[in-house]
Amino acid sequence: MNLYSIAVIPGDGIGIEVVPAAIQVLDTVAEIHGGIRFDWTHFPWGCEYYLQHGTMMPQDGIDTLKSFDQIFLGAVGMPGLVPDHVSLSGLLLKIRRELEQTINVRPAKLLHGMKSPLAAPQDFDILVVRENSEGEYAEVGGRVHRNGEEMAIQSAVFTRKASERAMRYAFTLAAKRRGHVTSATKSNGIAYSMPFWDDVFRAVSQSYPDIQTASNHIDALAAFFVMKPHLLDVVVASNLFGDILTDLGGAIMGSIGIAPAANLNVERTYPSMFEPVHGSAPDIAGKGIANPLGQIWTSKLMLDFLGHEDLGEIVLGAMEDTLVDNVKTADLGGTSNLKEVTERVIEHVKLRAEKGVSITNRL
Ligand SMILES: NC(=O)c1ccc[n+]([C@@H]2O[C@H](COP(=O)([O-])OP(=O)(O)OC[C@H]3O[C@@H](n4cnc5c(N)ncnc54)[C@H](O)[C@@H]3O)[C@@H](O)[C@H]2O)c1
Ligand SMILES: O=C(O)C[C@@H](O)C(=O)O
Ligand SMILES: [K+]
Ligand SMILES: [Mn+2]
Repeated sequence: MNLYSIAVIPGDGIGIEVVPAAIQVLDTVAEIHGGIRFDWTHFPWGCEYYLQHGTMMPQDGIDTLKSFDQIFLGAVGMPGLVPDHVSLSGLLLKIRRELEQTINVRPAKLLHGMKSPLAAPQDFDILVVRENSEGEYAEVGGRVHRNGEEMAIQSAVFTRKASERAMRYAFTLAAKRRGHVTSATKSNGIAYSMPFWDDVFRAVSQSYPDIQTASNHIDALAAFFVMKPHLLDVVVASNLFGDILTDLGGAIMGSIGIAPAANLNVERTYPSMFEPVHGSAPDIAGKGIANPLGQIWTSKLMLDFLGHEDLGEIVLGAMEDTLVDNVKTADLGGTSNLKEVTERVIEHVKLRAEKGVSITNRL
């Protein structure tokens, strides 16, 4: 029996609703497999915790997380009660930084049963590799003259090490896919960091002669995502550009409520963190109507990272079966709630497992 100890941080808003749904799916998968088991340890960290304790997580929170195999997170943020920069930097971004989750991989593809809002979508399958440790999110800057003509400075940081790491990861993924990497740049407007990013991209691409490359300015690339996403394979982007492109990726799939993400510590020195692209969605929180598919697809990315790609395929397949059944939440134009969607996914996981894909006793 392979036991995976997972730290669970449901967080805030719909995170508290979608995380248990995905855990049910993972427990079902583990039971069917027979040779693996998940040991879930819940941490009530987030904005409620902040309101009680003045911090988003305890002082030794990061050390606590280090002892787990992986981290499964929902979403963070209660913008009405805690400023977003406080909540995100005290939990989500802190974990990404301190556990060196330097790469954020976010797929966007047209699933069976989904209706893209694009007028004439062709089948697309994009993988965005978002640099996750620096760039525009670097904690460099400050606010001065707070009592007068206040001003703020925020510097972006681009190191060769981190840029190269994200790019190499993108090329490695492309080699296993359709062999194409697109770099998101903005060297026509940003004078130093983006020309540097382009230089690093050119240099890295030399080591991958079989991979085709393109470099697009982020504004044009955003339009590309809408007009011809089927031509994109792997996209590598800085922290902020990758953030924006992946909500767009969710949108062209049909809803940001289905988009998954993996914050990877690629060296596996510390746990990685799996969480959907979407946030805590305060506008629909507490109603039981949030789409659980983003969190469920995220659980597939965790299965993949644990080396259970076959199980991950079953989960994604069961999601598609559910969509084909038209069991959908309101963000997808459906009338089903979170519970109904989750139950249908679980039924399909069981059906797919029965239908022959022999997945028991693989270990
Ligand atoms: N990784 C994270 O934890 C993360 C990511 C993004 C935003 N946030 C935080 O979440 C809060 C809200 O941010 P926001 O409104 O910009 O983004 P959001 O992703 O929470 O919501 C944007 C819109 O998408 C909808 N939506 C999102 N997920 C959905 C789902 N699973 N099912 C159905 N509809 C869904 C919401 O109802 C809302 O209308 C803020 O505090 C923000 O900082 C956290
Ligand atoms: O990284 C961020 O800015 C937080 C959130 O928007 C995300 O995409 O995870
Ligand atoms: K999230
Ligand atoms: Mn985002």
